[in-house]
Amino acid sequence: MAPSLTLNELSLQYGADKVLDNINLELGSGQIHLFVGPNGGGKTSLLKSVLGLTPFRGDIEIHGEYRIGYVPQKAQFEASLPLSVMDFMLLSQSRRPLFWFQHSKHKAKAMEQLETLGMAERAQRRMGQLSGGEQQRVLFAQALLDNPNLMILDEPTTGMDQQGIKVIDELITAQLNKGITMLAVHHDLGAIAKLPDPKIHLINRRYQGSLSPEQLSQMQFVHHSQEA
Ligand SMILES: Nc1ncnc2c1ncn2[C@@H]1O[C@H](COP(=O)(O)OP(=O)(O)OP(=O)(O)O)[C@@H](O)[C@H]1O
Repeated sequence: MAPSLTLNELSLQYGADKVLDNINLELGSGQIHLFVGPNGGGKTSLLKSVLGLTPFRGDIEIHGEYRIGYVPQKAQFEASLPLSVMDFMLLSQSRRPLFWFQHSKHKAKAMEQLETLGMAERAQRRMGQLSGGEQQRVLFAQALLDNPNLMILDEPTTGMDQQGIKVIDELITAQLNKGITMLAVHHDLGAIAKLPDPKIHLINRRYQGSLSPEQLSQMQFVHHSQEA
């Protein structure tokens, strides 16, 4: 069973700036939990707290065994960085040195995920030479490698073309159909409306309540896609 999470009095402050203020939330297993709200409202900070990437106060409990797959908001790879797409995929599969892992089994697994994301032909390209949308696809492929049961997605379709958005949205639905738990920041109302039973949590420093997709569509900060 995929993990559930409990946020207990989660607070986070950068200097004097209180970004998250006493958030209490139960996040059920096998569901997609979407965090929505205005820019600067603390959505990314909440995801980073769950990932242990930023210090916070309060407790975050993850119940059950979990394997996390994380797709960050945006990646930046220098064009000159001598790191190929395949290197990047293999690197994130293990903490051991890269050269130990030029093993065909690992490569085949990495290639399979790249294929799922339509990136197999780009495997030998440098990460920094890919477009932003292509980098997002590779990051998503990498997040799927260890068969995660908790995925954390921070605006996974940012900078993508329509085809890329479709691929990612279909993968998100496929993962949910497998029963995994997802936490996501996602702005596209059209995509959200198609998700199976999305739990939508409004965050603006404080927890402001849950919304239905219809209620969300009334909010000022929402991006309406053509399909919405
Ligand atoms: N490392 C940091 N140091 C200082 N301030 C930060 C840091 N990270 C974020 N902030 C500030 O914290 C606030 C919340 O940022 P956060 O990225 O969590 O918001 P968000 O809801 O994800 O915003 P957006 O919708 O624009 O992505 C912002 O005012 C931001 O400037």
